[in-house]
Amino acid sequence: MRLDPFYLIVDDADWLSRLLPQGVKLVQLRVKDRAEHDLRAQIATAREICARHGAQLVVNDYWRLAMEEGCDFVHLGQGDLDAADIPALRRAGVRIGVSTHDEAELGRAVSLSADYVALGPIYPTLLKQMDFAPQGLARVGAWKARIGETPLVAIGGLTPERAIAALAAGADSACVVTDILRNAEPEARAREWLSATQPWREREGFFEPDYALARVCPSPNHGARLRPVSSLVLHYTGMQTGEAALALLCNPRSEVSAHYVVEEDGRVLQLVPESRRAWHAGISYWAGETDMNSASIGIEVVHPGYDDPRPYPAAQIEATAALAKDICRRHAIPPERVLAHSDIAPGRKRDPGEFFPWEELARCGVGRVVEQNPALGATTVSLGDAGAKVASLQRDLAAYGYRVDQTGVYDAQTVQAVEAFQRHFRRAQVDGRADGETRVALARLVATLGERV
Ligand SMILES: Cc1ncc(COP(=O)(O)OP(=O)(O)O)c(N)n1
Ligand SMILES: Cc1ncsc1CCOP(=O)(O)O
Repeated sequence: MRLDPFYLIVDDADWLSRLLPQGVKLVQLRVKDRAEHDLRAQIATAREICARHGAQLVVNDYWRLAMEEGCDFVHLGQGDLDAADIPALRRAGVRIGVSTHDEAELGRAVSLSADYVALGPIYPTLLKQMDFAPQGLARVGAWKARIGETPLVAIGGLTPERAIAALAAGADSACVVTDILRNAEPEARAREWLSATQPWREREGFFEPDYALARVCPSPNHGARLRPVSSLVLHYTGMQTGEAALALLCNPRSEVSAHYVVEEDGRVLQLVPESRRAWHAGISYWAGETDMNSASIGIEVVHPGYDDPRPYPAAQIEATAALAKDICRRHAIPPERVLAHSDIAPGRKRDPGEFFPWEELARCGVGRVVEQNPALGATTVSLGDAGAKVASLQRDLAAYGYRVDQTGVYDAQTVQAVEAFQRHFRRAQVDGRADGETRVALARLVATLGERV
């Protein structure tokens, strides 16, 4: 059985004549504290409106009334399960969705052969006091791995942005109350939900992941690749949350994307097939190539960015290294072509930042680092200087791949290239001034070109 990826809960059947015309196809009637005749009327009304709009109705709690009113799907919490006559529901062909919050409840739902399993609250919810802490997205994937083909519903604190993240984490349907019913414009918000969940409805843009550990979260933002893959480019997302970054990268209006997103907890999502050109590099250059989108694979590492240079979590770096290693192996990308976004767009981009732990990737055989020696060479060349040292610096920068015109004068372009180089390879001081340590580090790297780690 497949569920629609957008699952709306309403607290009164009156909502249905407003929200079903927007295109909602899966709805739960969750009415609390009413007299039986009122409940029966609510269920009958909901059933009639849903039938008219071709929507699936699920009745919460009142399994007996639901059966009597000819409904075919109920939702039961763990307490409801104690009282419900499951064999009678099964005999009547009524499907059963079950709430779960922990392993024991999941075990119970599985042993009942629930028709779907709901996990919540994924995020903090305002709807009701919960005895369980937010479950988080990693648990969504763990639950899905446990229940296999049985549909998984994620619920609690969801918004369209978070719904994308929950579906990308492994949920089959994202369920919501507050974000729609308490919205100033519920109809418009329901349409936003429909549009955010559309790829999961039609499986539009889905593909086989190129990396076995990635889960697909398709972005429409890609085009034809015009060059063979020769580089790997690392970015940070520069946004407060992974959910916000994912929503942006999957939004056709943003016209940005990347092949992969690595979440803070180490989950890997693939947005664009590697055979396609993702839109991550922007105006950029490396070693004579100006179409870096065509010539590279892009990984976005979830991180708030330069203004909040907190350490990248270990699980995230471990996952990034494993992904990068797999990509480099499959595309024969040499270590010197594992690049920072800042390398290919100096002056314009600073990601993934001098706080990115390149040495941990290098320990896994990904990319290059160069030994640091602060005692080396006293002479610093900087903006405005000219002469042999500047010419040699510019030659080395260009030989390594940076865009630097051979002017012999330490100009603004040279400052930006040196700054980019330092950001990646000499992180202790990123100032665009080529001190001895910077120049020796660069020369050492140039000497390694073509070597394999
Ligand atoms: C899809 C979905 N998931 C969870 C719930 C919560 O059900 P329950 O635990 O029975 O709590 P109440 O909704 O009755 O407060 C749900 N209704 N739907
Ligand atoms: C009923 C329920 N069960 C787990 S979370 C939740 C509330 C979800 O609602 P909201 O979308 O308002 O957070």
